[in-house]
Amino acid sequence: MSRQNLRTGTESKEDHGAHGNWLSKHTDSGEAPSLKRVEEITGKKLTFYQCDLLDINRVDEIFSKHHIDYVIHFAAIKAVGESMQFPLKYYKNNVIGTINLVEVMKEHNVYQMVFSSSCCVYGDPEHLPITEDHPTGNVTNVYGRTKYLIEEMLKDLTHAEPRWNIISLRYFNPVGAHPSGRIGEDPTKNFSNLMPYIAQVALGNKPHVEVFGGDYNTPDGTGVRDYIHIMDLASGHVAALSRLSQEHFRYKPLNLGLGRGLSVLELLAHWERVTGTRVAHRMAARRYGDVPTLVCDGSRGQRELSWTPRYDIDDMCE
Ligand SMILES: CC(=O)N[C@H]1[C@@H](OP(=O)(O)OP(=O)(O)OC[C@H]2O[C@@H](n3ccc(=O)[nH]c3=O)[C@H](O)[C@@H]2O)O[C@H](CO)[C@H](O)[C@@H]1O
Repeated sequence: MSRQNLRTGTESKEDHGAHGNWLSKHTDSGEAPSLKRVEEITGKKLTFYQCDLLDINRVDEIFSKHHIDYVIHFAAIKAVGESMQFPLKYYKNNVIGTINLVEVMKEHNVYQMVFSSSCCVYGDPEHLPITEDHPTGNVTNVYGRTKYLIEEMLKDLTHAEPRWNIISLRYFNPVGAHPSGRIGEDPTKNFSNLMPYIAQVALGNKPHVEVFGGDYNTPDGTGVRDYIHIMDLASGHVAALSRLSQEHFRYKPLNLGLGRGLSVLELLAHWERVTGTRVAHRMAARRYGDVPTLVCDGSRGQRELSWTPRYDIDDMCE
């Protein structure tokens, strides 16, 4: 079957297909610089379109010019702290961008999509580990609310128009890099997430890691997260595309995580052991919008996608 996939966003993923069309959304984290690197590393030819999803005419132009069967929609801005300061920026970019994309898809009879959702749609969880049936919407930050709103919108859409076939992948905490070290978050850029921040400290670009909260109800008092290697995340997307081509779900949310919780201090300890670099840290106040623990039950995602994560925390640090 010959098909082209349209992928939106700036997050780089390993290319497992023959050819891919990429639609890049400019975000604060920069342009979409990794595609050339993806081409070099995978040896696959990628056709790359740069496009702002808020520019609906440009999105339409891309769909008019090219035959597209599937969309992987990565485009979003994702800094929790920033989202609390600049909510409109987040609603506009994430929610309106998605509305534009979906409208154009519909006009061009493209009804299959993998959407990058997030574990933050669960808010502060009522039970652990979190299954896909856990209530959503009790979100604690604006970024999370945009993901929740998009999920609700997509769900409504699939109810109204059964032709749609959408898998929402609820990522837990993606970290790590391609084994070459050439695809992944660039620690020299100013990211606010924990792992790239640790890398900046290890590189000597920042003096220490601030541990946001030491008084949570967790074994060592620091926030616990379910970290997943970006290579596993990438293969999860390929598996999701493959499932969309086999079955009509209408709307299916699936967790992508390992189901293993790690605290901030535990992650620091792993990092130091694996990399042999010392990372100074200081305890600091809780970050507004954070929750104590997010750990998934990943069994449904693994079963439904016939997908098995292969990388552990040591690989992620390495
Ligand atoms: C609850 C929530 O919205 N989670 C989303 C958020 O994850 P997180 O906010 O969980 O990711 P993160 O890497 O910013 O934080 C992980 C853990 O490290 C802590 N921390 C972080 C940075 C730092 O300098 N010091 C520190 O202690 C933080 O309090 C948390 O307990 O963003 C991710 C995007 O990459 C995912 O979309 C997650 O779904």
